[in-house]
Amino acid sequence: MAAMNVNPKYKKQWSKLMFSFFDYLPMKYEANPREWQIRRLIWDFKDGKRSLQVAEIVARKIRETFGSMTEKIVFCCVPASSNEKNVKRYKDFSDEVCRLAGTINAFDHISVEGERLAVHEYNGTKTVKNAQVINFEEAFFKGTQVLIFDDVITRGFSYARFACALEAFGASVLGGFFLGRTLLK
Ligand SMILES: O=P(O)(O)OC[C@H]1O[C@@H](O)[C@H](O)[C@@H]1O
Repeated sequence: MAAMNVNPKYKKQWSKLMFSFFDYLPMKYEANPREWQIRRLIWDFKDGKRSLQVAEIVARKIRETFGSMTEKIVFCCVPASSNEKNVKRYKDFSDEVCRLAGTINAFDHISVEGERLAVHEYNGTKTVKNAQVINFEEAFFKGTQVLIFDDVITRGFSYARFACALEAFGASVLGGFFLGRTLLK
């Protein structure tokens, strides 16, 4: 998916199942009415709206893909950038996907700590940026089979980083579902 010189562990994640429901056209491109509908769906979803509508299509696809194995799968969303956004975007959504599909809900086993300040150094220059801290309940994930969900995938790094973090706790990542895949023309 992304450039050549990357962590082989990330490449391993990208070689697994990755499914996106819609193509997302960034704002720098002119969109037709259908592409606008998809943009609005993704923006609404990010704002915590239309989560039940999206949960239906995601749950259906999970059952189609995994069949009788579905009930052993832990469904886990890549957290949004702050706890507030994460709850708004994913709490009801995860509940509904798991209620409809029968997957195990990881939502309450991950927490996001407020956007902390972190110092980054590059070429001798220091910059201060917001960094997200994700806390995993390690014992919950050990030995599980996880399906990851994220609202958008662009270059795939957020997904791969998150998948590797879960596997470091003894989970096995089956793959990822994404509401939108950014089209890079
Ligand atoms: O890491 P890549 O795939 O480039 O970007 C995807 C991230 O960018 C955000 O919009 C999404 O919520 C996702 O977490």
